[in-house]
Amino acid sequence: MDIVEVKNISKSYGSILAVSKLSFSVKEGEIFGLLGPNGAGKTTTISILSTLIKPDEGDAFILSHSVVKEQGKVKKLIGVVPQDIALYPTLTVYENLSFFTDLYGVKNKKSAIEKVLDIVQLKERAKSRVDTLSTGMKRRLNIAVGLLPEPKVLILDEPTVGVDAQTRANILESIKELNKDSGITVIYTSHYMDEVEYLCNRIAIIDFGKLKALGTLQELKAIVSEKDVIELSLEEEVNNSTKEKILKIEGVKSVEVAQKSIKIVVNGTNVVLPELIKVISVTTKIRSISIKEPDLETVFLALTGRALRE
Ligand SMILES: Nc1ncnc2c1ncn2[C@@H]1O[C@H](COP(=O)(O)OP(=O)(O)OP(=O)(O)O)[C@@H](O)[C@H]1O
Repeated sequence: MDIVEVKNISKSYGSILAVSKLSFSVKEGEIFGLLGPNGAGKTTTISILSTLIKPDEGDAFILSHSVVKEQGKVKKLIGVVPQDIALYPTLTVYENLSFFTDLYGVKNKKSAIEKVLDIVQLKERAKSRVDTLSTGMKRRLNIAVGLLPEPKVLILDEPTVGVDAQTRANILESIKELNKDSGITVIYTSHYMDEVEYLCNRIAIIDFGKLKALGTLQELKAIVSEKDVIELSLEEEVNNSTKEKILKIEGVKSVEVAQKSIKIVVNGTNVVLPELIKVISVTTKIRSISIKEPDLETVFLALTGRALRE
C-alpha cells in the first residue's frame, strides 16, 4: 500500500524553482531515500510533506490525507527530524523530551519518553544537559523527538550531516533497527550515496527540483549497466575547452571535472580510452587511470552530468 503519495508538486521561492512537478509514492514499511545534491529540493519537498510550507501546485497525501487541506490529520501521522538540531541546550535530555511530549499532546508521557530513549539508546544520559552531549547523541535525541508522537511515517532530513564516521554508522543502524522492529515507514533524505545504498529499499534521485530516476538500487544501477566510469588523476586541471572536446568523443556520456581529476561516464571503455588519452595529453600529463563498475554515483553522473557531492 502507498502510505505517501506526492502528486505533481511545485514550489518556487521568488525566481528559484525549488521543486518542479515532482511525483512519487512511498510504500508502507519501506525506507525511501530522497537523494540529491545540496539545493536539489529535498528539504522543500519534506517541508511540504510535513505541512510546514504549501506547494504552489499539486498536493501530497499521507494515508490519503491531503497535506494542503488536512494539515491537522497529517501532522498526527508524521514525525519530522529536521536537519538542524532543534533542542534546548540548557535542559536535560529528559526535560527536552518532556517539553515535546506536552507540545505534541502525547499521552502516557513517561512510558513514551522511556520508549524513545530506549530506541535511540540514550537512557543513561536522560539526566544530562543537552549541551554536554556529543553531536551524535544530539542527533539521536533529535530522532527521539520525532518518534515521540508514534508517527506512521518518520521523515529524516540529512540526519548525519556534520557527524563523524562512527556516529554516522550508529545513526544509520538505529534507523534500520527501528524500521525492522516497528515497521515504521521512513523517508530519508541525503546527499550521501552510500547511506541511501545501505538503508533504502527504493530511492528517488532528484536534481534541480526534478525527479531524475526512481527505483530499487538494482533498478537504478540497471540504467547504467552498459556503462563504466573512467577516473583520471591529472597533473593539472583541464579547462572548459578540453572538457568540451572530451564530451564530443563517441561513447562519452558525461564528464565531471573536479580540480585535478576527471570522472567520465562512457559506453565502451575500450573504444573511448585511446581517444580520451589523446585529447587530455595535449593539455596535461595523466597520473593515473581507473575504471570503475557503475554504482549510484554513476547513475547520478549519467543522469545529471554532475557528481553527487557537497
Ligand atoms: N526560504 C527560501 N528562500 C529562498 N530560496 C530558498 C529557500 N529555501 C530553499 N531555497 C532554495 O530552493 C532550492 C532548494 O532548496 P532545498 O533546501 O529544498 O534543497 P536541499 O536539496 O534540501 O538542499 P540541502 O541539501 O542543501 O538542504 C535551493 O536553490 C535553495 O537555495
